[in-house]
Amino acid sequence: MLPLHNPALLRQQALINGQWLDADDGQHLAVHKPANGELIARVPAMGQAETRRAITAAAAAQAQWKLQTGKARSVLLRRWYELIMANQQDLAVILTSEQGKPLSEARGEIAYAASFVDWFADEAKRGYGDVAPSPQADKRIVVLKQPVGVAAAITPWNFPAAMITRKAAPAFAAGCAMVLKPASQTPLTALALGWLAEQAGFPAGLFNVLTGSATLIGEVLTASPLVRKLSFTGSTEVGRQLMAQSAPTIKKLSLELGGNAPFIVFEDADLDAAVEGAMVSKFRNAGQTCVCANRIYVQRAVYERFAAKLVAAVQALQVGDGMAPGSTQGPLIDARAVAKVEEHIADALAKGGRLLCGGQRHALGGSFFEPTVIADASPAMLFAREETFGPLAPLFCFDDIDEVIRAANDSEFGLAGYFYSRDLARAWQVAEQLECGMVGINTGLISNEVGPFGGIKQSGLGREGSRYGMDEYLESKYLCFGGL
Ligand SMILES: NC(=O)C1=CN([C@@H]2O[C@H](COP(=O)(O)OP(=O)(O)OC[C@H]3O[C@@H](n4cnc5c(N)ncnc54)[C@H](OP(=O)(O)O)[C@@H]3O)[C@@H](O)[C@H]2O)C=CC1
Ligand SMILES: O=C(O)[C@H](O)CS(=O)(=O)O
Repeated sequence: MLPLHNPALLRQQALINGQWLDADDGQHLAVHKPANGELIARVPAMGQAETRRAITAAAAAQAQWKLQTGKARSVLLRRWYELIMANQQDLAVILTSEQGKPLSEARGEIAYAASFVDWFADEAKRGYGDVAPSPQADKRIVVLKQPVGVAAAITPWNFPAAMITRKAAPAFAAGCAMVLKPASQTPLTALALGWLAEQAGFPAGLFNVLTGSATLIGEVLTASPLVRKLSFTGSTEVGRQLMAQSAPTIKKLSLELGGNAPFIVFEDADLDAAVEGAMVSKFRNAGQTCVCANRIYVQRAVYERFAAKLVAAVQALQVGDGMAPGSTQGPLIDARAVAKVEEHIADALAKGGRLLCGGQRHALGGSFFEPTVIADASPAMLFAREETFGPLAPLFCFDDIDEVIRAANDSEFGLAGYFYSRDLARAWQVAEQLECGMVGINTGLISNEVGPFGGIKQSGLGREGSRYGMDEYLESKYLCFGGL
């Protein structure tokens, strides 16, 4: 059992139309702790019939929910926010147990997740339309904002709380209902959030949480004409597939996909600040973050000094069970994640990389891995093109600004980018030329509820959070009044 103050938060059934249900065939999925493989819970392995019932329930709930005023929706969202924060510790324990991140990071993620609910509780009251100056005297031009309808969401294991509320909160604020399929490795946080939404007074069917086969559930969600919106966070490969599956019904899409963030340190940077930024960007969630620094470029004059400072900071990280006091690096999500980090390290060393620290599985065993720094990185190495999604920091050396911008932009991804410099002209030049959706300037942490989160190129479509986040769940209807 998990050490919860409120054991009711540990849900082992799925939520459809306000009912907590087992799978029709009684099958289950097991949920294990990445830290030690221990069985935590079992959740239903739901399939296509259950998914169809969830969509029907969402459509019925949305028909009523869209009639609520923005202010009424705001009240319920605020209650949900307050319940999430009141249960922050229990939610963090559940999150750390199923995902692995240190408890301090999990508490931070719960607060981050709640911040989207708080933000969209306010935005719910601001679904402004337009009145445009008519080009003809006898006409009036009005634009209404209306909810898109039933929204489906498919979310990843790396942020089991924030990736859900970053979709659900704007959807509910806009007047939509949602059918959510969380990652099979981390379903418990999603189910707990569903239970808290119920406690907040959400109408039955407004928020449905399905656990089970991604393929089976995904097929029904993408094929159903009742589902007018799909929001996905995960790999570019799956995002591409879901985009294709959604094409026959022309769904509105939000895709938050893979990244390959460059992190650039110019010779005029505050090196201590740059090391601090690199640590938070690279090693948050043990590097299992789509916006983490995947390639670190350091200007030649400061390369060795920066490398030495970074290694000292990396060696101070405490690898351990996320529930153990003082742990600052948890396990990776699974053996596949470990294999990818090992593949990138072996490839780099075989191509001339210089290991500065780490480099192998941690003595704790399982999916624990030593935080690693490799110097003398080159474009020929796998991590120059692929997202490592693990605690590996490759250091590339560069000489001039044009060279590093070309290198940074040499990727099919364009989610986030970072750089450290105290030169204002250079800051504007680099910020404007980096090909990505988000840029951190003298900071390695850009994620919050106010900034529009999203990428370009093959990192996705749309923006989440911010004043733009609700637009993903709204349609603009143009009214043309004539004969006036
Ligand atoms: N941009 C981002 O924020 C993220 C990017 N990634 C990238 O993706 C890589 C793999 O991570 P992973 O979690 O496996 O990401 P996936 O893209 O495989 O999974 C993300 C979500 O999509 C679901 N899913 C997978 N396949 C299908 C399908 N055919 N139809 C419908 N849903 C599907 C998964 O369900 P299930 O769990 O049941 O398989 C999960 O809920 C990482 O190494 C990283 O590069 C991963 C997470 C977040
Ligand atoms: O999927 C992710 O990695 C998250 O979007 C990262 S963040 O929002 O927590 O920065």
